[in-house]
Order: sequence, then structure tokens, then C-alpha cells
Amino acid sequence: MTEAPPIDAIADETAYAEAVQLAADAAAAYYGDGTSSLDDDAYDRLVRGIAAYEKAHPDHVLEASPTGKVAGVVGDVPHTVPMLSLDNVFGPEELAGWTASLERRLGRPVTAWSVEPKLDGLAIAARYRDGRLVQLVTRGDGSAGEDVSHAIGTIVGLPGRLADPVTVELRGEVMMTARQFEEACAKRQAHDGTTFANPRSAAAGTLRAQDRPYVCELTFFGYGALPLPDDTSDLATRLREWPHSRVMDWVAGQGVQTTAGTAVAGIVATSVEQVQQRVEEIAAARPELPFGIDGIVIKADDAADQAQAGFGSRAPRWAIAYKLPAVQKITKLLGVEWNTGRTGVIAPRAVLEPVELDGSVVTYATLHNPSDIKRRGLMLGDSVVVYKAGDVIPRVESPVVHLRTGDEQPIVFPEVCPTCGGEIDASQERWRCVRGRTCRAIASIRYAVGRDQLDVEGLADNRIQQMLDAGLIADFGDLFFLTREQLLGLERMGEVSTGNLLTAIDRARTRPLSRVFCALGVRGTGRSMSRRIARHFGSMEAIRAADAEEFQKVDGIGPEKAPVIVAELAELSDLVDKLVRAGVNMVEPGVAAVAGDEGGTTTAAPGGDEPGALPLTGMTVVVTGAMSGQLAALSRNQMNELVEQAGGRASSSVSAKTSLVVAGENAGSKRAKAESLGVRIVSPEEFAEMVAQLLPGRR
Ligand SMILES: NC(=O)c1ccc[n+]([C@@H]2O[C@H](COP(=O)([O-])OP(=O)(O)OC[C@H]3O[C@@H](n4cnc5c(N)ncnc54)[C@H](O)[C@@H]3O)[C@@H](O)[C@H]2O)c1
Ligand SMILES: [Zn+2]
Repeated sequence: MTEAPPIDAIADETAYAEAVQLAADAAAAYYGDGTSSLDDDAYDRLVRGIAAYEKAHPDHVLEASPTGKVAGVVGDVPHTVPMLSLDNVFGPEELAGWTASLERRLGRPVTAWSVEPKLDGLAIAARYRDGRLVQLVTRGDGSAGEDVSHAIGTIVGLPGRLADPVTVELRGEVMMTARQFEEACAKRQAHDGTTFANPRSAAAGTLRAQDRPYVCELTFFGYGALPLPDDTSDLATRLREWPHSRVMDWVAGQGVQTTAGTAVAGIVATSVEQVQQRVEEIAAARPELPFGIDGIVIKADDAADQAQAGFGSRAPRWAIAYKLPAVQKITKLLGVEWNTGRTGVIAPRAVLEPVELDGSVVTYATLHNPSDIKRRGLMLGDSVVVYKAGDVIPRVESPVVHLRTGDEQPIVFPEVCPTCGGEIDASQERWRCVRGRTCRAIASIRYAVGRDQLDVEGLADNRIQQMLDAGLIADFGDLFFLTREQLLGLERMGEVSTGNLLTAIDRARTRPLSRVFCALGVRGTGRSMSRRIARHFGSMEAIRAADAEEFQKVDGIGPEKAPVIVAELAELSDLVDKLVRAGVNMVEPGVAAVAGDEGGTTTAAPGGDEPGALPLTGMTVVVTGAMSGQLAALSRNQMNELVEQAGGRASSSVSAKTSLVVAGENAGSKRAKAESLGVRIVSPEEFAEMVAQLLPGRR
């Protein structure tokens, strides 16, 4: 699932000292008010680099090094039992290696593992005396933490009184849920115009803040309970002897929140396979959770196993954190684009400095709406925290205010509709073009009937407008249901032009799937992408049945684009239904539809040849200049369609990867470039011969 992570290599002693200083500063900020200049991924790379250097140069190790100890802000409240960190594994093999080594250490198999989410907040000790919450202490450096009792009463899930009048220390994570984070950001925004970078740092800052004029709510999830060291009561004995899972049941029974009620509740697994399975379930549930997790914690459940394994200086030996890939990174907000959606909503989209996140490169992220931008206090040029997990559409969480340089610029909000230039209705959170659906309708109908899509001849812009105004159409699907009488009823519409238009519309019903799909105007799918999609799936039915994962099998569609396409197609489902009812062609000629989950398309050439027998298989072809001979009548788009039907890939620019250039009259610079690169050049006539088997069917 995850791989062993990369490190920042350190060259010499000076670089090592600098790295240690940087890590110390970042950790101080991280555990202090939560405002580190590094994201977790960058910090972890740095620490791994430090560890690697120390291994090679044990005599250089500095006192301030973050390795081998619990990092945190030292406090003056000693812990009865050290509050440690956790060691990490990064995948199934490392996990299996760790469980095996623990069993070797114990000299017996571990028969029960508890598997819980690793909550992404800060550790806290909550001390109860006779059932009353009396003190809250942070982890600090593990042996002493800070008193943050002032936060008592603001933490959901951590009651002031337990069900029983017991004296006990609960340990768990303090964090903010997504809702609490939004509220905290809004409060801070109203107060000083800034926001928090992410829920974890918001929780850290909030827990330690004493003199804020506003109060932010926090959430607690318990993951442990310990009696005082000298407590010999029945309960103390039981807490020491019970398996971890039983302790957690007791904690929940005292009215304290645990993960038990969530989608990622802790379980007890009896084999490493079961552990791994639960790890994967928790990882899969992560994007939908209302709170952040950054891994899975696996613990030997049995108290005797724990006691025998004991503790290292930094972490217990009976527990491990299975880390999940980072879903948050810091990058730059380069720009904001505004687009009017199908329903007239004007939506902003962030343009980012590309950043790798959860396995894909993110360049765009949603910004929801204008008031959201204001609420988050975003500026152009800001360092921003970007969130993306799985198929979730990436989103900008917040600016990292303390990284501002002063060069940031305000984000410019549009004054008119970016699509039609019309007025904007800004009375609600989501801005709309006053034309609503018709704003996009004109633009999208114009696009759909264009020469490279449905190619409805003689349907000029003013006609589209006229039909929209008359209420005859609302989208291009309605064109196929127009009657002679309706058209004749329009101004300046005579018998002849009506007949011509109806014929042209009728012809549009027979376009290949690639053009019908292109006509839908799904964002990010232009002509060549539409052809690839049509060739991959073969039918509209298969396209509509596909999920984001299936779309990623199409060349050029990555994990960022795929979910957007799926979401837009769902939005377009009424329109597609209408096209089906209208008898519009929904298959790609010469392509068999993708069958179920088997994936893979069968590209049958006319005549039933094997897929590999297509004349241009594996070739990248650029067409340039004027076509002649048999190809004279073909537009550039039709030429590209031909290239792809012949198994090739159409491209518009010549590079070393180009296999063939079809150069007609006046070919110019592309021909010259092909010559200089030694790319094979053919005339339109020679090309016609190469693809002769595909030509008779065309006109
Ligand atoms: N961005 C930065 O500048 C910066 C600086 C320092 C540390 N960090 C991040 O913090 C991490 C290291 O921090 P750490 O030493 O606090 O350790 P950790 O967060 O990796 O793991 C230990 C902690 O996990 C928590 N935890 C969550 N769920 C738990 C459960 N079910 N059972 C037990 N414990 C649970 C506890 O708070 C415990 O202290 C690094 O991986 C790094 O990403 C970032
Ligand atoms: Zn508009």
C-alpha cells in the first residue's frame, strides 16, 4: 500500500547541524502553536536523513537531534508513566517484519492484536480524581508535559465526570473534527483575519492558548487508561491485567469517547492477515472520515505481552504505527480561475504549484465559493495547505499565514460572468450568472453543434439564441426533438432553411461516439481525449458504468482528472438519457465495448483483423499542411480521427517521439522540425495508401 519513504540526504557535518536545527525549530513550532514551516512529509524526510547520517557518523550526533527521543515542548508536570511516541512501518512487509520480531522477543506467538486508527492530533493525559476531571497534561518530552487544564470544558468526548467515582489517568488524542475546524477558522477569521493551517495545528494552538478572546471546541478520543502507580484498588489491578481492548470497553463505559462509535472502530485481530485487512479497511475509510487520521496503530492486546515487551527510549515495543501516505502538503497558490457551471454557478478553482499528494500530482484544487475564499483569507502567492485523499477532489484547506512574505496579492473576484459577460447574482454564498442554465446553454450548445463535434450545419449562434428564447430548447439534446412546425414558427425561418436544418440535425444522430461524447463538453476532455475515451470504452453505456479507476486506464487520464469526469458525467445524466431517447448513435465504430471489470478494449479493425494488425499501431502521427487527393475533404479533426481509427495516436506537435508526419502543401515549420529530427515524412497520398483499408468506409 505504501512504500518505504524517501529521505533528504545529508552531505557533511555542517549540513547535518543545519538539518538538526531546522528539525528542532519545526518541531518546536509544531508542538507549540502548530505553525511549522514544514509539512509532515518534509519533516519526516528530514528526520530520516538525520538518522541516516547519524548511523554513518555516530560521533557527530548532536544533543538537539530529534532521533531516539520523544519530541515536544517540555513542561513541568511529570508523567507517572512516560508518554511515548510510536515507531513506524510503511507497508505490509514491514508490518509482518515487526510482528515477527515482537513474537521472537516474546518467545511465543501473539494471539490478539488490537488495530485502531492513528488519530492525527496531540496526545494528552486526562487525570480524574474520584470521577472528576482535575488536570490535563500534554505529552511534552514524554517525561513531563504542560498543564493545559484551562481547556477543561471545551473538549467534546472528555466528560467532567466519569460514570464511576474512580481515580484514573485517561490517555488519548485531542483534535478537531472537520466541523470544529471550519468553526474555529471562521472565529479566528472574524477576530484577526487569518485562519488555521489544518485541524491538527488548530488543535495544538487551541489547546495551549489561554488568552484568546474566542473559544474553539475540541474533540477527544481515548486510547488508554492507567491507574496511579501506587494504586492497589480492584480497579487498578484490573486495568493492569485486562487486555487493551477490554480497557477500552471500560473507558467507553465511563462515558468517554473512543473510536468505538466510528467507521474506523478499534478491533481485535487474531492473525497478521486480519491486521493487514483492517489496516486496508481503515485506509479506505479515511477520505470520508469527519476527523483526520495519519495511520493505523497496532498493539499487542494482551497485558502480559505488553509487560514483557516493555518500552524503548522513544516508543513502546508492543505497538507500532502503520503510516498512511500524507494527504496534506504545503504548496503555492499561483492563481484562481473562475468558471460558470452548467447550472450557472460561478465557481473558483485554485491553480497550484504542482505537488505530489497521495500518489498523484495535484495542480488544481476546488475553492468552493467566493465567501469561502474570504473566510479562509486566501491571497495569491500564498503558501497553502492542500488536501487530497484517494478519489477525493483536491481542495485548498487554508493559507499558511506565517509563511507570508508580503508579496501576496488579493484574489480578484469577477465582476461579470466569465462565460457570457452577463450580470452576476452575488446575493448568496454561491455566485450565479443571472442567466442561470441558459448562460452555459448558449456556450455549450454552440460547442456541441460545432464542426468537430455533432457538426450540425447551418445552426448559427443567433438561431441558437432564438430557439432558447422561444423556449424550444434548453440543451442540445432538445434539438433532436424539434418539429417542422416549431421551426417554421420562428422568425426568418422559411421552408427551405427548416428542411435543411432538420436534415442536418438528423445527420448529427449518426456521428461516432467520440464526437457525441466530445459534444457533452466534459471538462478536460477535448477532441483527442474524447476519441481515446470512445475507443477505450466503445459505448456510452460502458462510459457511464465506469468508475474513476476505470477511467484512469485511458491514456492521459490521471487520478486527478478521473473523478472529475465521473462527477460531470453523473451531472449530465439527464442530457445523455435524452440523447439516447433521440436515437443518437452511442457506439464507436470498430470498437467492442469494454466488458465489465475485465477492462481492456478489443479493437477490431474492419474485416475482423487482430488489433495489432492496424496500420498505425503504436505510432504517434502529426498531420500538417493542406490535405490532398483522397484526403482533400478531411478536416484536421477528421484526419486525427482517421489516425486513431488506424491504431495511431494523433498529436499536434512534432518531437523526437513522433513516428510519422503527414505533410501536405504549405506544411511549414512542423515539416522542417520533422526533417531536423529525422522523423519519417509522407505526403497525403502516401498516407492514404497506408490507411487504405479504412478509407472506403469514409467520405
Ligand atoms: N511538520 C512538522 O514540522 C513536524 C514536526 C514534528 C513532528 N511532526 C510530525 O509528527 C510525527 C511524529 O510525531 P510524534 O512523535 O508525536 O509521533 P506520532 O504522531 O508519529 O505517533 C505517536 C502518537 O500517536 C498518537 N496516537 C494516535 N492514535 C493513537 C492510538 N490509537 N494509540 C496510541 N497512540 C495514538 C499519540 O498522540 C502518540 O503520541 C512525525 O511523523 C511528523 O509527521 C511534524
Ligand atoms: Zn453567464
